[in-house]
Amino acid sequence: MKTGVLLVNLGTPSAPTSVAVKAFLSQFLHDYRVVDLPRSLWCPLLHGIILPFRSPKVAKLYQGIWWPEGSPLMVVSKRQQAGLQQALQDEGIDMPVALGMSYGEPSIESGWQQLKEQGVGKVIVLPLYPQYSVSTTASVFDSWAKLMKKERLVPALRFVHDYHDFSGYISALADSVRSHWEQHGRGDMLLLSYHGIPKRFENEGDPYGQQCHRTSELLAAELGLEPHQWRTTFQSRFGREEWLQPYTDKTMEKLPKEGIKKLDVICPAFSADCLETLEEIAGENKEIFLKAGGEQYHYIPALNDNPAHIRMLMDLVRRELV
Ligand SMILES: C=CC1=C(C)c2cc3[nH]c(cc4nc(cc5[nH]c(cc1n2)c(C)c5CCC(=O)O)C(CCC(=O)O)=C4C)c(C)c3C=C
Ligand SMILES: [Fe+2]
Ligand SMILES: [Fe+2]
Repeated sequence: MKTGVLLVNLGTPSAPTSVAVKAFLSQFLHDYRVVDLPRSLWCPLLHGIILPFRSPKVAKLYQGIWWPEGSPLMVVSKRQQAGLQQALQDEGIDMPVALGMSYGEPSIESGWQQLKEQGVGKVIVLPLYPQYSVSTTASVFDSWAKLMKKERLVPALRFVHDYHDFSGYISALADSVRSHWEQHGRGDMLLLSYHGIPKRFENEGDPYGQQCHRTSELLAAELGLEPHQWRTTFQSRFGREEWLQPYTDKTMEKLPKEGIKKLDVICPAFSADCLETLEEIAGENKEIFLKAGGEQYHYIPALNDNPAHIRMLMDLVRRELV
Protein backbone atom coordinates (compact mmCIF):
# COMPACT_ATOMS: atom_id res chain seq x y z
CA MET A 1 0.00 0.00 0.00
CA LYS A 2 1.39 3.40 -0.99
CA THR A 3 2.04 5.80 1.90
CA GLY A 4 1.74 9.58 1.65
CA VAL A 5 2.52 12.44 4.04
CA LEU A 6 0.16 15.31 4.74
CA LEU A 7 1.99 18.23 6.35
CA VAL A 8 -0.46 20.52 8.14
CA ASN A 9 -0.03 23.98 9.58
CA LEU A 10 -2.37 26.71 10.75
CA GLY A 11 -2.80 28.74 7.56
CA THR A 12 -2.55 32.42 6.80
CA PRO A 13 -4.47 35.09 4.87
CA SER A 14 -4.21 34.95 1.06
CA ALA A 15 -3.22 38.65 0.95
CA PRO A 16 -2.24 41.32 3.49
CA THR A 17 -5.56 43.11 3.02
CA SER A 18 -8.41 43.75 5.41
CA VAL A 19 -10.79 41.63 3.28
CA ALA A 20 -8.46 38.61 3.13
CA VAL A 21 -7.54 38.87 6.82
CA LYS A 22 -11.23 39.05 7.76
CA ALA A 23 -12.00 35.88 5.78
CA PHE A 24 -9.06 34.07 7.43
CA LEU A 25 -9.87 35.23 10.97
CA SER A 26 -13.54 34.40 10.51
CA GLN A 27 -12.80 30.77 9.61
CA PHE A 28 -10.15 30.48 12.36
CA LEU A 29 -12.19 32.09 15.13
CA HIS A 30 -15.33 30.05 14.32
CA ASP A 31 -13.43 26.87 15.24
CA TYR A 32 -14.75 25.54 18.58
CA ARG A 33 -11.29 24.12 19.34
CA VAL A 34 -9.90 27.66 19.29
CA VAL A 35 -12.77 29.60 20.90
CA ASP A 36 -15.16 27.41 22.87
CA LEU A 37 -17.64 30.06 24.03
CA PRO A 38 -21.36 29.46 23.32
CA ARG A 39 -22.10 30.81 19.82
CA SER A 40 -25.00 32.92 21.14
CA LEU A 41 -22.36 34.92 23.06
CA TRP A 42 -19.36 34.66 20.72
CA CYS A 43 -20.92 35.32 17.28
CA PRO A 44 -22.30 38.80 18.08
CA LEU A 45 -18.89 39.78 19.55
CA LEU A 46 -16.96 38.23 16.65
CA HIS A 47 -19.08 39.70 13.83
CA GLY A 48 -19.91 43.00 15.55
CA ILE A 49 -16.52 43.97 17.02
CA ILE A 50 -13.58 41.61 16.52
CA LEU A 51 -13.73 41.02 12.75
CA PRO A 52 -14.54 44.64 11.73
CA PHE A 53 -11.93 46.23 14.03
CA ARG A 54 -9.18 43.60 14.20
CA SER A 55 -9.00 42.81 10.45
CA PRO A 56 -7.71 46.22 9.22
CA LYS A 57 -5.30 46.47 12.18
CA VAL A 58 -3.88 42.98 11.64
CA ALA A 59 -3.75 43.49 7.83
CA LYS A 60 -1.29 46.36 8.46
CA LEU A 61 0.84 44.05 10.61
CA TYR A 62 0.87 41.44 7.83
CA GLN A 63 1.93 44.16 5.34
CA GLY A 64 4.98 44.77 7.53
CA ILE A 65 6.19 41.15 7.36
CA TRP A 66 4.91 40.05 3.91
CA TRP A 67 7.57 38.65 1.56
CA PRO A 68 7.65 39.23 -2.23
CA GLU A 69 6.57 35.55 -2.69
CA GLY A 70 3.72 35.80 -0.14
CA SER A 71 2.95 35.27 3.53
CA PRO A 72 6.08 33.91 5.29
CA LEU A 73 4.14 31.01 6.81
CA MET A 74 2.91 29.94 3.36
CA VAL A 75 6.25 30.43 1.61
CA VAL A 76 8.10 28.44 4.28
CA SER A 77 5.44 25.70 4.40
CA LYS A 78 5.73 25.17 0.62
CA ARG A 79 9.52 24.98 0.96
CA GLN A 80 9.15 22.42 3.77
CA GLN A 81 6.85 20.32 1.59
CA ALA A 82 9.24 20.48 -1.39
CA GLY A 83 12.24 19.84 0.88
CA LEU A 84 10.73 16.75 2.48
CA GLN A 85 9.59 15.45 -0.92
CA GLN A 86 13.13 15.87 -2.29
CA ALA A 87 14.74 14.25 0.77
CA LEU A 88 12.45 11.21 0.44
CA GLN A 89 13.21 10.95 -3.29
CA ASP A 90 16.95 11.22 -2.59
CA GLU A 91 16.63 8.16 -0.36
CA GLY A 92 14.72 6.30 -3.09
CA ILE A 93 11.44 6.40 -1.13
CA ASP A 94 8.32 6.78 -3.30
CA MET A 95 6.11 8.73 -0.92
CA PRO A 96 4.11 11.79 -2.03
CA VAL A 97 4.09 14.78 0.32
CA ALA A 98 1.16 17.21 0.29
CA LEU A 99 0.45 20.39 2.24
CA GLY A 100 -2.83 21.36 3.89
CA MET A 101 -3.78 24.28 6.13
CA SER A 102 -6.38 24.25 8.90
CA TYR A 103 -7.69 27.64 7.76
CA GLY A 104 -7.52 29.11 4.24
CA GLU A 105 -5.79 27.58 1.23
CA PRO A 106 -4.40 25.07 0.39
CA SER A 107 -6.93 23.27 2.57
CA ILE A 108 -6.49 19.92 4.29
CA GLU A 109 -9.08 18.63 1.81
CA SER A 110 -7.03 19.70 -1.23
CA GLY A 111 -3.91 18.11 0.30
CA TRP A 112 -5.80 14.82 0.74
CA GLN A 113 -7.15 15.00 -2.84
CA GLN A 114 -3.57 15.30 -4.14
CA LEU A 115 -2.50 12.23 -2.18
CA LYS A 116 -5.59 10.29 -3.26
CA GLU A 117 -4.92 11.06 -6.92
CA GLN A 118 -1.47 9.54 -6.48
CA GLY A 119 -2.93 6.28 -5.20
CA VAL A 120 -2.13 6.73 -1.53
CA GLY A 121 -3.79 4.17 0.76
CA LYS A 122 -2.01 5.09 4.00
CA VAL A 123 -1.58 8.65 5.24
CA ILE A 124 0.82 10.06 7.80
CA VAL A 125 -0.87 13.26 8.99
CA LEU A 126 1.90 15.42 10.41
CA PRO A 127 0.68 18.60 12.13
CA LEU A 128 3.69 20.91 12.26
CA TYR A 129 3.06 21.65 15.94
CA PRO A 130 5.83 20.19 18.12
CA GLN A 131 3.68 20.55 21.26
CA TYR A 132 0.15 19.10 21.32
CA SER A 133 -2.66 21.56 21.97
CA VAL A 134 -6.43 21.21 21.83
CA SER A 135 -6.47 24.47 19.83
CA THR A 136 -4.10 23.27 17.09
CA THR A 137 -3.48 19.48 16.95
CA ALA A 138 -7.00 18.45 17.94
CA SER A 139 -8.39 20.85 15.38
CA VAL A 140 -6.33 19.14 12.64
CA PHE A 141 -7.75 15.80 13.81
CA ASP A 142 -11.31 17.21 13.61
CA SER A 143 -10.74 18.42 10.04
CA TRP A 144 -9.35 15.04 9.02
CA ALA A 145 -12.24 13.14 10.66
CA LYS A 146 -14.80 15.43 9.00
CA LEU A 147 -13.14 14.90 5.64
CA MET A 148 -13.10 11.12 6.06
CA LYS A 149 -16.88 11.09 6.59
CA LYS A 150 -17.17 11.62 2.83
CA GLU A 151 -14.91 8.67 1.94
CA ARG A 152 -16.11 5.11 1.38
CA LEU A 153 -12.55 3.77 1.48
CA VAL A 154 -10.88 5.48 4.42
CA PRO A 155 -7.06 5.27 4.17
CA ALA A 156 -4.94 3.75 6.92
CA LEU A 157 -3.88 6.53 9.26
CA ARG A 158 -0.88 7.53 11.34
CA PHE A 159 -1.42 10.80 13.17
CA VAL A 160 1.66 12.50 14.63
CA HIS A 161 0.36 13.60 18.02
CA ASP A 162 3.38 15.72 19.05
CA TYR A 163 7.17 15.73 18.93
CA HIS A 164 8.01 18.08 21.82
CA ASP A 165 10.70 15.74 23.22
CA PHE A 166 11.82 14.05 20.00
CA SER A 167 15.61 13.93 20.00
CA GLY A 168 15.89 15.11 16.37
CA TYR A 169 13.74 18.16 17.12
CA ILE A 170 15.74 19.10 20.24
CA SER A 171 19.05 18.70 18.42
CA ALA A 172 17.83 20.72 15.40
CA LEU A 173 16.87 23.54 17.80
CA ALA A 174 20.20 23.26 19.63
CA ASP A 175 22.18 23.37 16.35
CA SER A 176 20.24 26.44 15.30
CA VAL A 177 21.00 28.23 18.61
CA ARG A 178 24.70 27.26 18.48
CA SER A 179 25.10 28.48 14.91
CA HIS A 180 23.36 31.74 15.87
CA TRP A 181 25.79 32.20 18.77
CA GLU A 182 28.75 31.50 16.47
CA GLN A 183 27.63 34.22 14.06
CA HIS A 184 26.23 36.86 16.43
CA GLY A 185 27.76 36.17 19.83
CA ARG A 186 25.96 34.93 22.89
CA GLY A 187 23.46 36.90 25.00
CA ASP A 188 23.10 36.85 28.80
CA MET A 189 19.98 34.70 28.51
CA LEU A 190 18.11 32.48 26.05
CA LEU A 191 14.38 33.23 26.28
CA LEU A 192 12.09 30.49 24.94
CA SER A 193 8.82 32.14 23.96
CA TYR A 194 5.88 29.84 23.07
CA HIS A 195 2.49 30.76 21.65
CA GLY A 196 0.10 30.88 24.62
CA ILE A 197 -3.28 29.27 25.21
CA PRO A 198 -5.98 30.16 27.74
CA LYS A 199 -5.03 28.89 31.21
CA ARG A 200 -8.51 27.32 31.35
CA PHE A 201 -7.54 24.94 28.49
CA GLU A 202 -4.68 23.65 30.65
CA ASN A 203 -6.98 23.27 33.66
CA GLU A 204 -9.26 21.18 31.42
CA GLY A 205 -6.42 18.83 30.46
CA ASP A 206 -4.49 20.39 27.57
CA PRO A 207 -0.87 19.15 28.00
CA TYR A 208 0.52 22.01 25.89
CA GLY A 209 2.07 24.04 28.73
CA GLN A 210 3.74 20.98 30.25
CA GLN A 211 5.13 19.95 26.86
CA CYS A 212 6.51 23.46 26.28
CA HIS A 213 8.33 23.31 29.63
CA ARG A 214 9.73 19.89 28.76
CA THR A 215 11.01 21.14 25.38
CA SER A 216 12.72 24.03 27.18
CA GLU A 217 14.35 21.74 29.76
CA LEU A 218 15.65 19.38 27.09
CA LEU A 219 16.98 22.20 24.93
CA ALA A 220 18.65 23.91 27.92
CA ALA A 221 20.26 20.59 28.90
CA GLU A 222 21.48 19.96 25.34
CA LEU A 223 23.02 23.46 25.29
CA GLY A 224 24.51 23.04 28.77
CA LEU A 225 22.70 26.13 30.10
CA GLU A 226 22.54 26.93 33.83
CA PRO A 227 19.06 27.73 35.26
CA HIS A 228 19.76 31.50 35.26
CA GLN A 229 20.69 31.40 31.56
CA TRP A 230 17.29 30.43 30.15
CA ARG A 231 13.58 31.10 30.76
CA THR A 232 10.22 30.01 29.31
CA THR A 233 7.46 32.51 28.51
CA PHE A 234 4.16 32.60 26.58
CA GLN A 235 3.17 35.12 23.90
CA SER A 236 0.24 36.10 21.62
CA ARG A 237 -2.53 36.57 24.22
CA PHE A 238 -6.00 37.02 22.75
CA GLY A 239 -9.04 38.22 24.70
CA ARG A 240 -9.44 39.07 28.36
CA GLU A 241 -9.17 35.75 30.19
CA GLU A 242 -5.90 34.58 31.79
CA TRP A 243 -3.48 32.75 29.44
CA LEU A 244 -0.44 30.65 30.32
CA GLN A 245 2.09 32.68 32.31
CA PRO A 246 4.67 34.20 32.46
CA TYR A 247 3.77 36.47 29.56
CA THR A 248 6.54 37.27 27.06
CA ASP A 249 5.85 41.02 26.83
CA LYS A 250 5.72 41.50 30.62
CA THR A 251 9.00 39.57 30.95
CA MET A 252 10.67 41.85 28.38
CA GLU A 253 9.86 44.84 30.59
CA LYS A 254 11.44 43.18 33.65
CA LEU A 255 14.60 41.50 32.29
CA PRO A 256 16.85 44.58 31.93
CA LYS A 257 16.13 45.51 35.57
CA GLU A 258 17.32 42.00 36.53
CA GLY A 259 20.64 42.70 34.78
CA ILE A 260 19.83 40.88 31.52
CA LYS A 261 20.99 43.36 28.90
CA LYS A 262 21.68 41.00 25.99
CA LEU A 263 18.89 38.66 25.03
CA ASP A 264 18.50 35.82 22.53
CA VAL A 265 14.93 34.75 21.81
CA ILE A 266 13.73 31.54 20.18
CA CYS A 267 10.13 30.41 19.55
CA PRO A 268 10.12 26.60 19.64
CA ALA A 269 6.34 26.19 19.11
CA PHE A 270 6.59 27.64 15.60
CA SER A 271 7.95 25.35 12.91
CA ALA A 272 7.80 28.22 10.42
CA ASP A 273 8.26 31.94 10.80
CA CYS A 274 5.01 33.86 10.70
CA LEU A 275 3.26 36.96 11.97
CA GLU A 276 3.64 35.85 15.59
CA THR A 277 7.43 35.48 15.35
CA LEU A 278 8.43 38.13 12.80
CA GLU A 279 6.14 40.93 13.93
CA GLU A 280 5.44 40.14 17.58
CA ILE A 281 8.81 38.72 18.67
CA ALA A 282 11.38 40.13 16.23
CA GLY A 283 9.54 43.50 16.14
CA GLU A 284 7.20 44.44 18.99
CA ASN A 285 8.96 42.62 21.86
CA LYS A 286 12.39 43.79 20.75
CA GLU A 287 11.15 47.36 21.11
CA ILE A 288 9.75 46.63 24.59
CA PHE A 289 13.08 45.10 25.71
CA LEU A 290 15.23 47.93 24.33
CA LYS A 291 12.91 50.60 25.75
CA ALA A 292 13.14 48.94 29.18
CA GLY A 293 16.96 49.27 29.13
CA GLY A 294 18.02 46.22 27.13
CA GLU A 295 21.07 46.66 24.88
CA GLN A 296 21.11 43.77 22.45
CA TYR A 297 18.22 41.61 21.23
CA HIS A 298 18.45 38.77 18.74
CA TYR A 299 15.55 36.70 17.44
CA ILE A 300 16.70 33.23 16.37
CA PRO A 301 14.59 32.23 13.34
CA ALA A 302 12.26 29.22 13.32
CA LEU A 303 13.66 25.98 11.91
CA ASN A 304 11.78 26.73 8.65
CA ASP A 305 13.29 24.75 5.74
CA ASN A 306 16.75 24.31 7.33
CA PRO A 307 18.30 21.02 6.19
CA ALA A 308 18.35 19.93 9.87
CA HIS A 309 14.59 20.54 10.10
CA ILE A 310 13.90 18.57 6.92
CA ARG A 311 16.06 15.71 8.26
CA MET A 312 14.06 15.81 11.49
CA LEU A 313 10.78 15.59 9.51
CA MET A 314 12.23 12.60 7.64
CA ASP A 315 12.98 10.93 11.00
CA LEU A 316 9.43 11.63 12.22
CA VAL A 317 8.06 10.03 9.05
CA ARG A 318 10.38 7.03 9.51
CA ARG A 319 9.09 6.65 13.08
CA GLU A 320 5.58 6.20 11.65
CA LEU A 321 6.64 3.54 9.13
CA VAL A 322 7.39 0.81 11.69
C1 LIG B 1 -8.17 32.87 19.77
C2 LIG B 1 -7.29 32.17 20.41
C3 LIG B 1 -6.06 31.58 19.87
C4 LIG B 1 -5.48 30.40 20.34
C5 LIG B 1 -5.99 29.50 21.44
C6 LIG B 1 -4.30 30.17 19.53
C7 LIG B 1 -3.42 29.10 19.68
C8 LIG B 1 -2.32 28.86 18.88
N1 LIG B 1 -1.95 29.47 17.69
C9 LIG B 1 -0.77 28.94 17.22
C10 LIG B 1 -0.08 29.31 16.06
C11 LIG B 1 -0.33 30.48 15.30
N2 LIG B 1 -1.25 31.45 15.58
C12 LIG B 1 -1.19 32.43 14.62
C13 LIG B 1 -1.98 33.56 14.54
C14 LIG B 1 -3.08 33.83 15.34
N3 LIG B 1 -3.47 33.18 16.50
C15 LIG B 1 -4.65 33.71 16.97
C16 LIG B 1 -5.42 33.27 18.08
C17 LIG B 1 -5.21 32.08 18.80
N4 LIG B 1 -4.19 31.19 18.64
C18 LIG B 1 -5.02 34.78 16.09
C19 LIG B 1 -6.27 35.62 16.23
C20 LIG B 1 -4.05 34.84 15.08
C21 LIG B 1 -4.04 35.76 13.85
C22 LIG B 1 -3.32 37.00 14.03
C23 LIG B 1 -4.04 37.93 14.97
O1 LIG B 1 -5.17 38.33 14.70
O2 LIG B 1 -3.42 38.23 16.00
C24 LIG B 1 -0.15 32.08 13.68
C25 LIG B 1 0.37 32.94 12.55
C26 LIG B 1 -0.40 32.90 11.23
C27 LIG B 1 0.23 33.73 10.15
O3 LIG B 1 -0.50 34.01 9.22
O4 LIG B 1 1.40 34.13 10.15
C28 LIG B 1 0.37 30.85 14.09
C29 LIG B 1 1.43 30.02 13.41
C30 LIG B 1 -0.37 27.94 18.13
C31 LIG B 1 0.89 27.10 17.99
C32 LIG B 1 -1.32 27.88 19.16
C33 LIG B 1 -1.43 27.03 20.35
C34 LIG B 1 -0.55 26.22 20.78
FE1 LIG C 1 -20.67 33.41 13.51
FE1 LIG D 1 -2.49 31.56 17.32
